[in-house]
Amino acid sequence: MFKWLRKKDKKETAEVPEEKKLLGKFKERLSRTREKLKEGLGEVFVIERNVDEKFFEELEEALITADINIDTIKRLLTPLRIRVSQGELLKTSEFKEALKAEMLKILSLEPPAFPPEARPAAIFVVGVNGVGKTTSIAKLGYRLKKSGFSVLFIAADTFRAAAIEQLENWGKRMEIPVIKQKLGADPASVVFEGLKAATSRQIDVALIDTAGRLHTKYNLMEELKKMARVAGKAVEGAPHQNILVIDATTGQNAVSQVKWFKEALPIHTLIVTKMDGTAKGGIVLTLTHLFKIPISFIGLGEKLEDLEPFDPKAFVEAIIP
Ligand SMILES: Nc1nc2c(ncn2[C@@H]2O[C@H](COP(=O)(O)OP(=O)(O)OP(=O)(O)O)[C@@H](O)[C@H]2O)c(=O)[nH]1
Repeated sequence: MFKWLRKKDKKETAEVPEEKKLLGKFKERLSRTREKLKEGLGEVFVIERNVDEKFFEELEEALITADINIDTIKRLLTPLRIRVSQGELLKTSEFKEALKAEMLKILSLEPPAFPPEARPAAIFVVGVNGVGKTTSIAKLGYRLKKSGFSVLFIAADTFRAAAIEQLENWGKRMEIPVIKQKLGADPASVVFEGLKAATSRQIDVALIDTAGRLHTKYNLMEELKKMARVAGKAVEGAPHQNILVIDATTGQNAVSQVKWFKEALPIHTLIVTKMDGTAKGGIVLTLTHLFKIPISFIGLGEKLEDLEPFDPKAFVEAIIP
């Protein structure tokens, strides 16, 4: 399970919701994905029936509507087909539990500990524009502060004035210092200056906001590589964690986004946002299956408290009707 670290001298906080509360929130916020699956799966699962070829066809269709891609569906259903052909799982209720178990196998990748142990821990947050990067940084900052860590934001998206401003506003609201330079400044220089400041101020965690778009994709990727190199000159081993933010409502384009960013940086973990507003929650299965990159957090709403550690079991229970 996900390892959420706390500051050593800080007593248990109410940060990580207990299992039951988390399941409740997952069920409430992931209801659109569940409803979508229910439209298709309800027919398949509600009435006890024989698990036959027609059943598999209906099941496949229902899974596609939740944005699970064909390869992932094959991965899910092949072992189940084999068991059915051996005379197992002939009751739909048994089959449903076995399907959940297969989903869990795909999703149960261990995310890296958060925050990483280095001090200052330098965390790159990357992703295309509008996916919820800045909001996610704010939410992470909020969680970190509540758990007793000191935090610094680094506004390295110097391409857009609004991005710097947005981060500054969040910083003001949460009393988190923000390191920025003027619009159009070299992002690598902002990173360097930011990490130097984090070191001298003995900050625990520096969250680095990066650009989601430049003139070309090539420029963007080269820029990210340069920022990572420069980060390593400012703080040993930096960046210590690269988080790619994906918007769940994007659908299958998310697959291309992971491919692009993986070319620039090793992606250690994902945050999948806007899971509350979409029926496409199945994208988390697709991404973990295709890339074997663990998901640390999912966005379940616009409020600061709405970024939750990704709990595969609660997720599966919440989406399967
Ligand atoms: N419902 C919902 N909305 C979210 C979530 N995460 C982010 N948003 C909203 O998505 C919108 C875009 O978020 P930003 O944080 O501005 O996106 P960004 O990737 O930083 O965009 P740029 O800074 O413009 O590149 C905002 O209106 C957020 O409130 C989420 O988990 N659920």
